[in-house]
Amino acid sequence: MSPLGAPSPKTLEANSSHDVDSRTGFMAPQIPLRRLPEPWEPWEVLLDAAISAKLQPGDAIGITEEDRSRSERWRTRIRESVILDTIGLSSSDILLRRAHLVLGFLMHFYVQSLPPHSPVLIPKSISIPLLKVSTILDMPPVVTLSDTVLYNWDLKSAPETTSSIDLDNLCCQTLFSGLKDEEEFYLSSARIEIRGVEALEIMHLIAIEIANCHDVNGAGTKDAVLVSANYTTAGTSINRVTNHLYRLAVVINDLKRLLLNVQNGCDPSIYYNDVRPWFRGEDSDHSKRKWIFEGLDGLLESGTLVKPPTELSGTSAGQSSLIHSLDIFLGVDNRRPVLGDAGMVKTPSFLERMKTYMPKKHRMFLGDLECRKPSLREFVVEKNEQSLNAAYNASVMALKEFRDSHMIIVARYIIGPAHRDAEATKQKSESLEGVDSSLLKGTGGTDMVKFLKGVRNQTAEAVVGTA
Ligand code: HEM
Repeated sequence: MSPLGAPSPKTLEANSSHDVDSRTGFMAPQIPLRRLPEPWEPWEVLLDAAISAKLQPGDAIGITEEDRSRSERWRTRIRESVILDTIGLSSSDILLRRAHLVLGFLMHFYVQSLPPHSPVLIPKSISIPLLKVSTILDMPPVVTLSDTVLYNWDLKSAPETTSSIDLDNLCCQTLFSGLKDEEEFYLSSARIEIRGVEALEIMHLIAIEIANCHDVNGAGTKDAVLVSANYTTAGTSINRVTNHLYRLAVVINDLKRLLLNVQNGCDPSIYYNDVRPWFRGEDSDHSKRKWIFEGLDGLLESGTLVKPPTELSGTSAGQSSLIHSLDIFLGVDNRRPVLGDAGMVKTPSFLERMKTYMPKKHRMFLGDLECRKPSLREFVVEKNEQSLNAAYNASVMALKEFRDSHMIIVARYIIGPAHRDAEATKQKSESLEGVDSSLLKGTGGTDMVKFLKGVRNQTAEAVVGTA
């Protein structure tokens, strides 16, 4: 701990207590387990069956009778499956992560392939083990970004070097649709997470400088020689922080480029019609159906679960610990709910809520990051040096531009196809207002246009005045 009782700069160092790796960041440090071992093989077999049957979302445009009966046959298999024991999973995070992924995918396949107005009754063979595994991991019983991205990566070919990961050599293990578009969608997040490792390193270096500078200035000595020496150290520290912040802006710009590259392999209408429907959570269900987990009462009565699951939003890159880290580190105040954020009526805000969908140790990382004193922003405001202010603003504006680009992507991948859908279903809408508002909800249940604009504006508000 520093003299002020703040967490040491080590908080930002890649370390195992936070499951943050110096090569892969928040992504699993090694290629995640590709298949559960024998006792749980029946789940893998059911997942293979869903993928190879090319199940369609129940409300897919142009779904045929044959599609419907194929998915009903698969759901019958799920209902008739035995409930497998999860005890052997609990001692290994590696097994638990794969189990969460497999059971989460099975549940989303089950729920989303149902006819649009059928009740959502999740059979015991999935609900009981999923609720148990999720409780151990302290994560919601739904597919999260950790399932689709962090613990779902693989390499196309043996790497030439083990020191870094070639972003073009990444591929995914498990997909709903089996389509390249879905894979590219997950990989755009994966590449951002890995490129973001440099951002984490820079944050760590800045944290060291701030801690040093603070210790030096806090010495409070009256000795003239030492005071001038202190000024020199503080001065060079400010220069180093300035340089690091410009480097951080370059990395954030790269994240933006990687985000926009999603367009190279993921077609917007395929994403909208064939990929996105699988992620929907309870709060983005068009028919507003409640998800009922069979066997839940028994788990509550036995004390295996203390309360019914409440977090059932669909997966969203709003769960990216990297982007949350950048916000926290730069001092973007995005905890205030914004218009369109479901958190306006229920606290906490959407972005706060998304933290509960992150792996527990990543949540702890963010918690520690938040406690840092002085924060970067406090340091910048206190020093009020022109060059430092400009460098800080460059990083903040790079993050704001990342969000501008993200909004362009959302317009192309959701708003555009939603319009085309509305036209196809003869709604004849000319404006966004003409589109069924449930179609313009994020998978996390937000009123996405207002919400994303709000977060983008909050980012821009973090800039400091020039000295
Ligand atoms: C085709 C690509 C993408 C689409 C269509 C998309 C869509 C959305 C939508 C609709 C939201 C609103 C929240 C919700 O889910 O309800 C959202 C939030 C968010 N997305 Fe994406 N997204 C895409 C790719 C990415 C990628 C690659 C990242 C990188 C990490 C990302 C980062 C975020 C973040 C951080 C939020 C929370 C809002 C914010 O902090 O600005 N998204 N996204």
